[in-house]
Amino acid sequence: MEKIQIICNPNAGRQIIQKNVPKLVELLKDGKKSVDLTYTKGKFHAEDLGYESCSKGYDLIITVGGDGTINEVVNGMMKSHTKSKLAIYPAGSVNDFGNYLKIPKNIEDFSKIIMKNNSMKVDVGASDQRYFLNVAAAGLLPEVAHKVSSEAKTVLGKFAYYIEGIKEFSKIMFKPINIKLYNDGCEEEKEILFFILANSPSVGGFKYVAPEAKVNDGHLDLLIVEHGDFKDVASIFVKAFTGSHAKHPALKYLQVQKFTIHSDEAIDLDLDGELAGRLPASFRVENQALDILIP
Ligand SMILES: Nc1ncnc2c1ncn2[C@@H]1O[C@H](COP(=O)(O)OP(=O)(O)OP(=O)(O)O)[C@@H](O)[C@H]1O
Repeated sequence: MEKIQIICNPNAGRQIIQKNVPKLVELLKDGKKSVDLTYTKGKFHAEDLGYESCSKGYDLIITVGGDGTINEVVNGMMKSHTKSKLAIYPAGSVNDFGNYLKIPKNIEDFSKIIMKNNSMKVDVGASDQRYFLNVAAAGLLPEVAHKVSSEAKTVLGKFAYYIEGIKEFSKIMFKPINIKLYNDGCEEEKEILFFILANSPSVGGFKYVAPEAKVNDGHLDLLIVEHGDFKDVASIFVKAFTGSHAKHPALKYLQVQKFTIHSDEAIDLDLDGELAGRLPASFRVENQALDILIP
């Protein structure tokens, strides 16, 4: 009998997709599967559930939520020695990894993915303290994202990022961060606006932020936006809609396995859209460390 644990964040996104979950349980119970459903109660609960589910020998863990819920479950799974497979049912305000994998929101179509049990091994990013599945970032962009109230995000979905972003931009735009970068044995000191370290191409609702990124290549794609003027940043944003920004002169684009960043200022670190401490931080990639169901 295959054992499935569904970990559902009832508060993620607009709380609409979650209404499908009892039906998902029914669709999956076919006599050969046992399905348990647990709703998360608050911060880090999904992480504990992810850890426990692996320890208890569940074959598959399905997350229902956004990138924050996935991040917690992945942290729990990575910290456990026994590995279950992961499936993502996107129900958050931003679902970058689920969108990248083209996971359907229709419940019947999603249940077919579980029945077929097709999987691929994907890389997982690691910082000093925590794992991330999709992105680590610090600087201007994450600061904007964290200033968006969760009420605004519930009503407006990902557009809230951009609306709130415009307001915040005028206040904090172009405040550069002095950083020291260590990559591949080289040390460099520079002023940047922000960096993004991406596993998949899709970040913050933009499909092609890291157009060269592959989730199973043993590398993370590092984008550093250097301190430039408004024209530069605006043109990077516009080009990012289509993925044609990678060669912009104000942008440094590298593929890395390890990367360390220091700053003298207290700069917040964002992992998969959640606040996760402050710089300095070191990052590495764990190659194909997680088995994930795909369409
Ligand atoms: N029952 C709960 N009530 C409130 N928050 C919860 C609950 N369960 C989990 N959380 C927290 O919700 C946060 C956001 O989750 P997630 O990113 O999956 O959804 P989202 O709606 O896309 O997020 P955000 O509110 O950041 O836009 C996570 O940090 C998680 O710890």
